[in-house]
Amino acid sequence: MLAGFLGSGKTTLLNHLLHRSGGSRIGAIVNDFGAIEIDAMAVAGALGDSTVSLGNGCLCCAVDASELDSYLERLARPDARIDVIVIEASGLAEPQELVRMVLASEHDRVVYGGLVEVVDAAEFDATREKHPEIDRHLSLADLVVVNKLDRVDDGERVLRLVRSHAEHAAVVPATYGRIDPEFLFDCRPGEERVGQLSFDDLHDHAEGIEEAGEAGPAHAGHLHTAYDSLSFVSEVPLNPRRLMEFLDSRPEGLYRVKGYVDFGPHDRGNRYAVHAVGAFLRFYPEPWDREEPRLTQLVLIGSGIDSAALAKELEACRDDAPHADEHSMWGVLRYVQDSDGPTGEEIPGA
Ligand SMILES: Nc1nc2c(ncn2[C@@H]2O[C@H](COP(=O)(O)OP(=O)(O)OP(=O)(O)O)[C@@H](O)[C@H]2O)c(=O)[nH]1
Repeated sequence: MLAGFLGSGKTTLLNHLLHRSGGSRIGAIVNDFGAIEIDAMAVAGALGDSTVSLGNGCLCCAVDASELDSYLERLARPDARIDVIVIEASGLAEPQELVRMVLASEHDRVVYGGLVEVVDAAEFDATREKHPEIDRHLSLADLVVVNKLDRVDDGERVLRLVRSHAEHAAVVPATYGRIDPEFLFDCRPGEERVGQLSFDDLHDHAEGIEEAGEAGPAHAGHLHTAYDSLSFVSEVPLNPRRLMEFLDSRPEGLYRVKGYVDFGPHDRGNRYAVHAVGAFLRFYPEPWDREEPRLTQLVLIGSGIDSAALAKELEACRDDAPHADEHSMWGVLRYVQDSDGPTGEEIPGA
């Protein structure tokens, strides 16, 4: 189980594992919070038919575990020749619920392999402040990957802090999720840990039901209940200047933006993957596939956001002018990173 807060680097790590898995065959189940399956799109290219996408909503609140179980069963069939299945949870999922679902699997070829939590070292303090329950997620983990160490000066402090909350786990430092895949295969939880987890899980679950009362679902205390997501799709290209104005002035609660942008005549050869995580913003130009429909597809996730107003602002970025104006891409290109590492900038004041 691969978990971690919004934008911490789960998909990046999964892609790294898929490319560096050596002789092991890895299957992936990707759970997106938003209605457009951006994460699955980012992974699917690498995997083909051993990727499964469970979109739109947190897997931890699936009414019954049978959908997950049927995918697990499919990927675990001997003819799929898969050794390890990685389930990438949405950035707002409750890991203990997911683990419970895997433990409940009725297929004897499915054995729970452990919980990997990815931490964004640059956002760690701010995320803990907003969501103290993150500490509990760390205490459940079998392996914690402290990612994005290139973005902090005090990596040692963050590592120490993580270690103090993740007493059962191996804690590994990383940039761009580049960990030795062997860690993944070595982080199996002991019997005792699994037992302990099941107990905690039942306890939490009971609490959730009480809080929600009869009318509500049993996930009242879950992280994702405080978040909204907005999906935006446009066949009309976006104007790069207007999009940059939108991103430069994005509200503080809008923590995560991800997806692909079509800038039309401003760059006909590439689509632009875009990622915002807190104040972090990057664009990644990728050549369009010839067959691919030219679409902009974005998912915005935040707490206390006015989705209707944001949708309107994005609508206003649409631009069907046939020609690009000079230097129109400059604002975007400031946030393009070179192939080896980050060169983009933080948005001042964001
Ligand atoms: N500087 C830096 N950026 C990173 C690192 N790892 C990932 N990123 C970037 O962080 C952004 C988010 O990474 P993802 O892998 O999509 O994060 P995620 O956890 O899958 O995101 P959600 O599924 O939305 O929760 C992307 O722009 C990544 O390129 C890192 O070590 N350093």
